[in-house]
Amino acid sequence: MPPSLKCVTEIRLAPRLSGAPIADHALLSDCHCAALVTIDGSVDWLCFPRFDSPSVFGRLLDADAGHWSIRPADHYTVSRRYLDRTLVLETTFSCPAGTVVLTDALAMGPDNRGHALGKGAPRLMIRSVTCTEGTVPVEVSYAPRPEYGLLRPLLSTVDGGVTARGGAEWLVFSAPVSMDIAGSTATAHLPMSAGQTHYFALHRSTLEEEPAWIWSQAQLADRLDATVEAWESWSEMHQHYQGPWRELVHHSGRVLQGLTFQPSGAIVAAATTSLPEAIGGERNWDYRFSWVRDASFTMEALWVAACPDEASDFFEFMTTAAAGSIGPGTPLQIMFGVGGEHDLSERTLPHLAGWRDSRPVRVGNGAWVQQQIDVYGELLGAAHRLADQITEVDDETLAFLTALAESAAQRWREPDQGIWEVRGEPRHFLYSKVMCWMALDRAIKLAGALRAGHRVDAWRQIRDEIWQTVISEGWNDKAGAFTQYYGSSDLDAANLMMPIVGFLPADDPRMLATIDAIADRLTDDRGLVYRYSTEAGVDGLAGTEGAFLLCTFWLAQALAMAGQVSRARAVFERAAAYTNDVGLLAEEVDTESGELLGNFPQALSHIGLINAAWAISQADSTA
Ligand SMILES: OC[C@H]1O[C@H](O[C@H]2O[C@H](CO)[C@@H](O)[C@H](O)[C@H]2O)[C@H](O)[C@@H](O)[C@@H]1O
Repeated sequence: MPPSLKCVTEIRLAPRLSGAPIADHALLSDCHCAALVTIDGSVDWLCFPRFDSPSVFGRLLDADAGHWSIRPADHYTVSRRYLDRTLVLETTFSCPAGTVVLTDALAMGPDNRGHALGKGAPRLMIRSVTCTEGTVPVEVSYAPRPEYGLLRPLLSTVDGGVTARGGAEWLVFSAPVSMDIAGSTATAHLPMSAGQTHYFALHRSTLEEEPAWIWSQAQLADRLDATVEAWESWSEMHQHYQGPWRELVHHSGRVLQGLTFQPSGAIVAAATTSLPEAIGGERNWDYRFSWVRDASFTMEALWVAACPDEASDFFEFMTTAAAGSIGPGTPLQIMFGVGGEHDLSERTLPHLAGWRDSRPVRVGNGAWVQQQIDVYGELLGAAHRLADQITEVDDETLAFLTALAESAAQRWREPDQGIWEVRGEPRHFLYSKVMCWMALDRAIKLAGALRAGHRVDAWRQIRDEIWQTVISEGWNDKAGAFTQYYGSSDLDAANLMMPIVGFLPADDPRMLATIDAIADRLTDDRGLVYRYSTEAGVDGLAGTEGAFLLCTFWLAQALAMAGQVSRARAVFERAAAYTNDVGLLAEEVDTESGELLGNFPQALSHIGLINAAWAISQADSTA
């Protein structure tokens, strides 16, 4: 059966573990920050008020780093889904004596530009619990632990809830029943019977902001309804894809929107930090930043859906974030904070045990100082794809886009860390050269809009020189394929992008040989694709990792473009089968166990899913 959103799945629960399987989590987003809720009703990850803020609930990374759970005190089975066309989560607990339904959302803010998902969010998480049948005793446990679990705040009861003070945070918890406080944890036990609904909420402010407050039950009901409507209306406006796996594609679009930081137009790579690429290993990174590459791919994946405002916001963000830092001798920084910050220095948090003891837990990302010359191609690729939708192109943006092309022209011969951000020595990675080719190819196509007609001849000459060099230096007879870097005989799944960006036709014999080599020799026993072989040691890191979902979707896309549609479908379905019960993908899949691995949900995986489905729908329609 083809994979689709498996929305409602019956699960009989084992006892609660810390480090719950990654697939057990569901995403909430208000397009400013994100939360993860486990299948047994616990908020185990919440970073307020931005994606990259320190967590208030961090049980994902350590049993004592904070949580907020609402679940039956009785034995239960559970099923869950997102409400249709939203990122509002509904979890249904079925107990011997009755049923309760939990509805969770990060509240959307009012919008002053007529947008469905606004630029302001009230920094409010809402949870409603309704008994729909019989009688069910419900337990609530609220254990805020700000600053990644470092603080145990002072809790006090107030009329209508509990306040928490500690460090810079001011947290107000609205509750319809009185809470018992023991240390820094508040609990309640509420017997519920059919027809009853209770709303709980967490509101956050800091000392310099307007204080957070207790919300009434009616206010919370209204806010929850408004949030559902905001998502429905965004989906209505943006989701027009009608091809195969429609539900999964639309849902992936919402996940990408949920990873967008509305105030600036930045897009984060994932909602989490330090979910490992191998259990117990050191490959644990903070993804709550806006990579030029990942964000450009996201804009492209959403191009059918993108609104003029969103495309313009994104390019304005990139132009502003990079302002003054691109030009002769100043390479474009490869990633930024969601507010445009440059310094993303990496550090470890030694007080956290890590997900299933995968240490270190890192915040910040050392890749911010790396040289990665692919970024010019990805940004200009997105600009070209979205050219019709970028309405507010000011002179600064035009100059910025032109500077990208000039940088690619000047720097394409330099070695770099490549798309995979290797921490080993810089090399002449093929993918980076192909992206420099793409930068110039797209700049030539955009030359009129860029008012750069006088540069076309020079750009064309360099573009063609890059093409010739990649063809001669990048092919390896021993491997019978294009390989990872000049002179290497190792495969790299990033070379599947060569046909995708139009560098070579997918049915060119060299490309077909590369696609087959990757499908045969760079896959695990399940047929999922690794990004490269870690045995070669090129990435400078210890240990191995799982198969990479984006790369598996690239294989499906390249096969579809080569006209091998039934193979493409099989590969697509193999990868899409790893969506969890609410349609979410992490970065990787554990080769041994088949568990999701790595940060979650990961934009690149959902981008791959959308693009591969699209390519297969195109191949179907031309067959
Ligand atoms: O493999 C080591 C590198 O792993 C991370 O990079 C990966 O995630 C990025 C964000 O999605 C993506 O752009 C990149 O292609 C991936 O390889 C990590 O961010 C790096 O610091 C690390 O060196």
